Amino acid sequence: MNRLVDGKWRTDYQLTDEGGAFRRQQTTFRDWVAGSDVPAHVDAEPDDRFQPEAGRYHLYVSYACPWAHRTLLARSLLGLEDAIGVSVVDPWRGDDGWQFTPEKDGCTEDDLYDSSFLRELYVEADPDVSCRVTVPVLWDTTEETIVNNESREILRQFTTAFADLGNGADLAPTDRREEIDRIVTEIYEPINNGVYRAGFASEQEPYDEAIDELFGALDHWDEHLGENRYLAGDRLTEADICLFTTLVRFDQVYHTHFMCNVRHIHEYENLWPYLRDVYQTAGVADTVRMGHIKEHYYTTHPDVTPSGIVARGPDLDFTAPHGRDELPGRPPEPITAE
Ligand SMILES: N[C@@H](CCC(=O)N[C@@H](CS)C(=O)NCC(=O)O)C(=O)O
Repeated sequence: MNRLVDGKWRTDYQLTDEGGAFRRQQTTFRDWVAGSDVPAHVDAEPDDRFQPEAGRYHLYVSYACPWAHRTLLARSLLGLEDAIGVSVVDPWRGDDGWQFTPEKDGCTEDDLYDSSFLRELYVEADPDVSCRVTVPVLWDTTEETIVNNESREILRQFTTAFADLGNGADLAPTDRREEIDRIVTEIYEPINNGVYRAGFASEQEPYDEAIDELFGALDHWDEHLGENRYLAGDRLTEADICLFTTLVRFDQVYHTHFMCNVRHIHEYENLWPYLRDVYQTAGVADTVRMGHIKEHYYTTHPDVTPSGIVARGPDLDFTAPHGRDELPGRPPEPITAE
């Protein structure tokens, strides 16, 4: 695998540890925009250098990536499209890491620097940086640096520091923040990261462990969603965003490519209608590019799918009626007021 070491590109990094378990790297840029509500588990303070101003920040994403998808969803649900620009990388990631290929459908150039590879921005931000080059990236055009490249933290900055620049939707109500933080943490290891732990395991044992935890957690939340329209309280929140981006990729990618094949999401009594419910929330569907998602996973991990063949199915209708309006809860307000 590849990464930057002291600002230089290297391609010999080991993805799993000696026991065959996938190890995810800590992200490197962890600043917080002024006015952000930093969650209790994060050791950081909002930084006055970074003021929340419309037109100042830029988001680098891949439509394929579930972590980047969190930030795209928040930007869309909060109506921040005019305030925060977006550049989209090629869904295929080769030896040079994420690249810009604007000629490809749904991709853009690097709107700020016209670079060829995302890693150029990392080196621009810190010429000696040692880290993986990941999406999402929140870039500040004033300081010309990366503010943060950890999706959960960018998400919270959007829902708190940037909330006034958008449509006023509240995706992290103050009285629910503790619960939201607890749920986001709770679903991370077994579900969001769990599919990767299953897919990238190179030994049977860590794979089995990941699968047990993953389907145990899915069963648990399926039950919860039988009584509740959303994960935390009666509103769609950050917690739903974090679950949604894994669920929407599950049947078409994780089930086959990552061998998460105990059940499909569309076989679950509540997770499947819930997935359709969130998908049908105004502002969500446009952020889901299944073509990019499938191309990325099946063609980018030769250790997992060596042929690079993109599996065809299953054919799912995310727009079919979900019947969840009866449950306590409402979609975010200003957006659905049309
Ligand atoms: N903890 C990070 C993870 C981001 C991440 O791993 N993104 C993947 C794409 S799904 C990536 O860019 N991988 C490139 C690499 O690791 O070299 C976050 O949540 O933002």
